[in-house]
Amino acid sequence: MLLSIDNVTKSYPGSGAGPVLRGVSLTLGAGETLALTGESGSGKSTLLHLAGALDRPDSGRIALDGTDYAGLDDTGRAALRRDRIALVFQQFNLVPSLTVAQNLSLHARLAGRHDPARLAALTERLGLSGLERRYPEQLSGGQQQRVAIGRALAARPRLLLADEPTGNLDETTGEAVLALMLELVAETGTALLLVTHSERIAARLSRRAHLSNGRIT
Ligand SMILES: Nc1ncnc2c1ncn2[C@@H]1O[C@H](COP(=O)(O)OP(=O)(O)OP(=O)(O)O)[C@@H](O)[C@H]1O
Repeated sequence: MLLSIDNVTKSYPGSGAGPVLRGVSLTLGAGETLALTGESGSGKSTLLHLAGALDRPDSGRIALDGTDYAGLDDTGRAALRRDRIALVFQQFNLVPSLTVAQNLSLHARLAGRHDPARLAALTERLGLSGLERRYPEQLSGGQQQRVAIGRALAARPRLLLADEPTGNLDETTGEAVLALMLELVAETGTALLLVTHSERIAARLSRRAHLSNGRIT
């Protein structure tokens, strides 16, 4: 099992509300794609952040490739994120002062896995050839998100976490970006955990889980 989430609980102290997650268990195998749905506020982003080692659960266990997050200090967690996990958000989160080519290679360089030939092939597949010297602000939303996906996958992560990755795109553009992302994760054997409000998008992935009242239903 690649990602293993076991009986995880999470509350936000001081929020006045009860726990957001009340014993969530979920597993994801290598190369599997799973859509996480649920009403607004049901805890989807919270669970994604925990899976990405961006936040810690109150209780329960999360492990990636057998590495228990609880056993990692901040440096260990940063290394895990750098080496094995990639994130794509609704906001494209590109570095505005870097060109498309520099954005694309950024995470692979940080992970020590920059491969110019592979990046050139990925750039072509993403339909970004000829745009390498542009800056993010000179791209359409769909192009920016394709850069974010390329940047994520160029680093060869084991797990891609995507939070409403097509949420800022019109339907046609979003559909094209999603199709490309699914093709690329299938080719590279990357596991995908994708948060979405859309039934239509969820149906495109191999598995789905629904969050309700702090539990997977
Ligand atoms: N940093 C935080 N501090 C306090 N409460 C928070 C924090 N982050 C999230 N919450 C609360 O936790 C609950 C779950 O939020 P979360 O963002 O995980 O939901 P979601 O299912 O992703 O929602 P949406 O679909 O609207 O993005 C919400 O009630 C939210 O207000």
